[in-house]
Amino acid sequence: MNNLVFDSESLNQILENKPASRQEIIEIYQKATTNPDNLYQVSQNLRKKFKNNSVTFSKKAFFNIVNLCKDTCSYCTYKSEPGEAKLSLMSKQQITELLTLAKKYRCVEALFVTGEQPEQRYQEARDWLKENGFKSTVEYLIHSSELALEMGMFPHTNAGNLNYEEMKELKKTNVSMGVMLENVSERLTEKGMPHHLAASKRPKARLAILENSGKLGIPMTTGILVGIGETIDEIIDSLFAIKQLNDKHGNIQEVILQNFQPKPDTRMKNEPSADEKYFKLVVALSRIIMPQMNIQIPPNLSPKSYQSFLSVGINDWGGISPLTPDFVNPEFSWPEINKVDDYSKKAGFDLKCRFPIYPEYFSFISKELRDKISVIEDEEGFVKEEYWR
Ligand SMILES: O=c1nc2n(C[C@H](O)[C@H](O)[C@H](O)CO)c3cc(O)ccc3cc-2c(=O)[nH]1
Ligand SMILES: C[C@H]1O[C@@H](n2cnc3c(N)ncnc32)[C@H](O)[C@@H]1O
Ligand code: MET
Ligand code: SF4
Repeated sequence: MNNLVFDSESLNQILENKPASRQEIIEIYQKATTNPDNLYQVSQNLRKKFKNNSVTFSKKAFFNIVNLCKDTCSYCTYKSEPGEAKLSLMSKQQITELLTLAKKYRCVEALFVTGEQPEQRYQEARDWLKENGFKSTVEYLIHSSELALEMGMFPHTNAGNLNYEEMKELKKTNVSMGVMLENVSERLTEKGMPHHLAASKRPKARLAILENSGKLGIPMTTGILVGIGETIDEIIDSLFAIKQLNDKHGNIQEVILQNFQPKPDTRMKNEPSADEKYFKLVVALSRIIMPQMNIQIPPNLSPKSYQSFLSVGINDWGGISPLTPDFVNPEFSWPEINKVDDYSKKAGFDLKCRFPIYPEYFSFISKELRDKISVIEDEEGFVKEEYWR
C-alpha cells in the first residue's frame, strides 16, 4: 500500500468505490497512529453523510433482573455471588415498582439484563424463580417484557447467550435485543485471559447467537469491549465479523464500542482503562468499516470527553437513565440528559430520543409492536419531544 491511502481524499475514494479490505484497514490504522487527522476527517465525513447532524440516545431504566451468573469474565463487576450486598434478584413487585417509577421519569426503554444462565449454577436462582412462579429466567424475562409493554415502555433484553427458541419467544415483546460479541478472538479465552472462565464468551458461541438473531430478524445490538488485552488485529477481525453478519442478515442495528474500565473487585483490577487515543482510532475504524452503521459509545465511560467522539464517527449515546445506575459500571453515573443535549448542540448536533429499535428497523417487528411505537413517534421515527423532555 502506498502513501495515498493516508491521504483523506484518496481514502474517501476507496470507500466510494468499494468497502475497505482488512489489509487496508490495518494499514490505515498503522498510519493513523502517527497522524490520525486524515482518518478522523474521513470517519467524520461518513458520519455526516449517513447520519446527518443527529445524535441519538435512548431514555432507559436499567433492570438488574438477576446478577448471578454461571460464567466469570475477568473484567466484570456486575456478576454477584450469593450473600453479597450487590446481589440482585428482582421480585415481580420490584419490577412493577421500577416500571412505575421509570414511567414517571418518562423513560421509553426498559433494559433487562441478567447474568448467564443463573439457575444452572445457583440454588438461590432456582429458589428465586420458584418464589416468583417461573420455571426459568427466560420465562421471567418474557413476563417482565409483557409488563413493560403494558405500561407503555419498550423492552430491550440483554441476557447473554439465549438459544433460538428463547429468542423467538422474546421477539414477540422485545422491539430489539442485545448481545455483545466482545471480541472474536479465541486467544482471549485461553488460560489467564479475560474469557477463560466464560464459556458463553467463546467467539463461536456468540457468533451463533448473532446468526440466530439474523435468522429470526431481530433488530440486534452488539459490540466490542475495547481494552481487555486484545490486539488491534483482533479488534479489526471482530468488526469485520460483525459486518459480515450484517451483510448476510441486515439485522445489526447498532455497534456499541465499550471502553474497558477496571473494577476493584475483579481479576483485572490493576489493568489500565482503555487508552483514549486508541479507543478513538477504533471508533473511526468502525465507521469506515461499516459506514452506515449506528455506532455508539456510552457517554458515562468517557465523562470528560464524550462529546469529542462526535467528530470521530459516533452517532449514538446508547441508553441514558435518569433514575437507575449503570450496574455494569456502577462508579460511572449517567450524565444529565440536559447536559448531553447542551454538549451535543455545542458540537453542532441535534439530540434525538430514539426507541431501543432504530427507525430503519421498524419493518422488522410485528404489527402489534409497530402500532405501539406509532402512537408516540415523530415524522422521523424518533420519540416525540413532548414524551421525553
Ligand atoms: O446502561 C448500560 N446499557 C447497556 N446496554 C444498553 C444500551 O446502552 C442501549 O440502551 C440499548 O442497546 C438500546 O439500543 C447494553 C446493551 C446491549 O445489548 C449489550 C450491552 C449493553 C451494555 C450496557 C451497559 O453496560 N450499560
Ligand atoms: C454488558 C456489557 O458490559 C461490558 N462490560 C463488562 N464489564 C465491563 C468493564 N469493566 N468495563 C467496561 N465495560 C464492561 C461488556 O461488554 C458486557 O457485555
Ligand atoms: C453484564 S453482562 C450482561 C449480559 C450477559 N451476561 C453478557 O455478558 O453478555
Ligand atoms: S460480563 Fe456477563 S457473562 Fe461475563 S461475568 Fe459478567 S454477567 Fe457474567
